[in-house]
Amino acid sequence: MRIEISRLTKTYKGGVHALNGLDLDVPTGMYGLLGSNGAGKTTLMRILAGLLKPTSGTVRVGGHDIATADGRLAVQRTLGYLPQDLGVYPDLTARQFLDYIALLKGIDSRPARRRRIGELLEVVSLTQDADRRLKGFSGGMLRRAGIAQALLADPRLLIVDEPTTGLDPEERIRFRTLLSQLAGERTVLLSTHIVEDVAQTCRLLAVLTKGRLAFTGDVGELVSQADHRVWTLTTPGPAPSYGRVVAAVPEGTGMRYRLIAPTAPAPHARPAEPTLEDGYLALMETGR
Ligand SMILES: Nc1ncnc2c1ncn2[C@@H]1O[C@H](COP(=O)(O)OP(=O)(O)OP(=O)(O)O)[C@@H](O)[C@H]1O
Repeated sequence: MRIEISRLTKTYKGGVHALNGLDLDVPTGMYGLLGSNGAGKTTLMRILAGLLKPTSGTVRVGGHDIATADGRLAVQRTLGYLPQDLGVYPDLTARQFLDYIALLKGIDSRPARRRRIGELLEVVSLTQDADRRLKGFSGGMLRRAGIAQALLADPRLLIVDEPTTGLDPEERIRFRTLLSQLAGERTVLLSTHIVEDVAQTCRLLAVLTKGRLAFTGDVGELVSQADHRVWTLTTPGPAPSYGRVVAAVPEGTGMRYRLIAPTAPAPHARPAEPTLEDGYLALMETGR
C-alpha cells in the first residue's frame, strides 16, 4: 500500500507551521519516519489517519485521495493507527477492551469478534494475560494491546507513533520485532525519535525537520552522511571544543569521546566507523 504525499502543509491556529510543503513517497513494507520533537511527525500521522485536515497539499493512500469523503472512508477501512497516547479503559481486561474496539469498528458478529481477538492476542503474545485488567499491564503490554486494536480490521496500512517511548530494553526489542513481523505485505509506518528503533527494523526511512523532508533513502545512505566525520579520542583533559560530542565514556584517568566533526578535532583523534545515529546527527548538524 503506497502513500504519496505532495506539497503537504499544516499550519495550526496561532501560526505554527507544523508541515511546510512536504513531499514523500512511502512504498509497501516497513518504513521509518525519524525526527526530533516538534518535527511534525504526529501531525503527519494524524493527517494520514484522517483525524486532522491539512492546510494544503495532497495525500493519496493506495491511490485514494484523502481530501475526498470517499477517499477518506476507503483509507479508514484499510488503516490501523496506534497513536502516541492511546487511551484505554483501565478496568477492562485486554479481551474486553479489544471486544469494545471491535464493536466500534463495526465487527458486529460475536463469533467473528471472538475469533479475531483470539488470533490477535496470539500475534501480540497476550493470550496468557487476556483476562487481566489493563490497569495491571506494563507499558510494553499496553503497547502490544494497542497494536492488537490497530490490527482488528486487518489493515494494509499500519501507522505507529512513537511506540517504544518509555519501554524497557526487552520490551522495546520485543515490540520492534513484532512490528517487523507485521510488515510483510503491509505498509508499517513507524514514527519515532529513537534512531535505534529504525536502525533495527527499517531499510527505508525519511527524516523530518521543522515540517520539511531533510532526508529520504535507505539506512546505508543515512549512515554515509557521517562518512569521514566520526572520530574517537581519549584524553585526560576536557572535551575538544571543535565538533559535536556524541558519547563520553570514562577510561582510565581520562575520558574516551566520540565526536562528529568535518576534520580531526585533535591531532591524536582516530577515525571511526559511523552508525545510523552518527549519520542522523551529521545530517542535523549540516541542516543547522
Ligand atoms: N494542536 C496544536 N496546536 C498548535 N500547535 C501544535 C498543535 N499540535 C502540534 N503543534 C505544534 O506543531 C509542531 C509539530 O508538532 P508534532 O506534534 O507534529 O511534532 P512531532 O514530530 O510529533 O513531535 P513530538 O515527538 O514531540 O510529538 C510543534 O511545534 C508543535 O508544538
